[in-house]
Amino acid sequence: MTFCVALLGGSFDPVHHGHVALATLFANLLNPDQLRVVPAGSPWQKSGLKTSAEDRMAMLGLAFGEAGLPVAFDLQEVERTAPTYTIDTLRNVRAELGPDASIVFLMGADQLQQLDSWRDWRQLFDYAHIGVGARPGFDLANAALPAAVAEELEKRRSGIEQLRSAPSGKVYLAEALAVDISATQIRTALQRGEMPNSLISPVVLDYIQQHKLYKR
Ligand SMILES: Nc1ncnc2c1ncn2[C@@H]1O[C@H](COP(=O)(O)OP(=O)(O)OP(=O)(O)O)[C@@H](O)[C@H]1O
Ligand SMILES: O=C(O)c1ccc[n+]([C@@H]2O[C@H](COP(=O)([O-])O)[C@@H](O)[C@H]2O)c1
Repeated sequence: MTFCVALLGGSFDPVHHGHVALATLFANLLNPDQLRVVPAGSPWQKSGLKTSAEDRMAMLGLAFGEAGLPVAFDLQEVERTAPTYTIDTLRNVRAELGPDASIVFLMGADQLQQLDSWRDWRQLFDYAHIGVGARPGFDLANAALPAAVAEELEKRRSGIEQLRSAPSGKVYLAEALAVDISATQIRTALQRGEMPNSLISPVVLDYIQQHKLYKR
């Protein structure tokens, strides 16, 4: 069977149960040879990350370790000095794995809704598939998407087995995911001195407290 890598890119500032649920869902659906987490370096659509790459990676290691989900880290984005674009990351992963590997880039519905704002977004499909997890508050129906994204989806929407058997170009929508958690919500709670116990793993919360993160 084709070698398959699932990639989860993100700011993870901090990692939370929504990220772990998205990765777990696709790990179960795809049974990939590798689940790879790509922490963002300087995500150009965000105004600035609150914690260092080292802290974010330490929290990722704790959260995925606790979930019993083995992940590999891909550090290319944190090592880039310029703003980071997924198209560059996918080009590198494709060059590393060769033309036949199945590469599946995972994202939540919020990112699908604005995919047409990403750098060279149509070219993403030349290098990878996209696996989308639903997210409360973001509608995956065609009508709720920008017309160009809906059009691509129409052409590319596939069953999960097609993502395993082809190298790139398909989209799979996992509509059953419904985890109403965001990193913004967690940062806001922490700034208010609240403990977001139900949103984040206890080991990550311990790490945040020990390192006095997200105080302001
Ligand atoms: N609750 C969730 N359900 C499904 N996907 C999610 C969820 N939270 C984040 N994701 C996805 O995980 C990836 C990384 O997300 P990110 O690190 O930006 O988290 P976030 O909670 O969206 O952060 P922020 O609130 O800071 O914008 C993105 O593709 C995002 O859509
Ligand atoms: O390449 C782009 O233009 C682009 C625009 C927005 C988001 N992304 C990627 O999408 C992933 C999730 O982003 P975020 O901001 O939700 O953490 C992360 O890997 C980002 O690099 C990529």
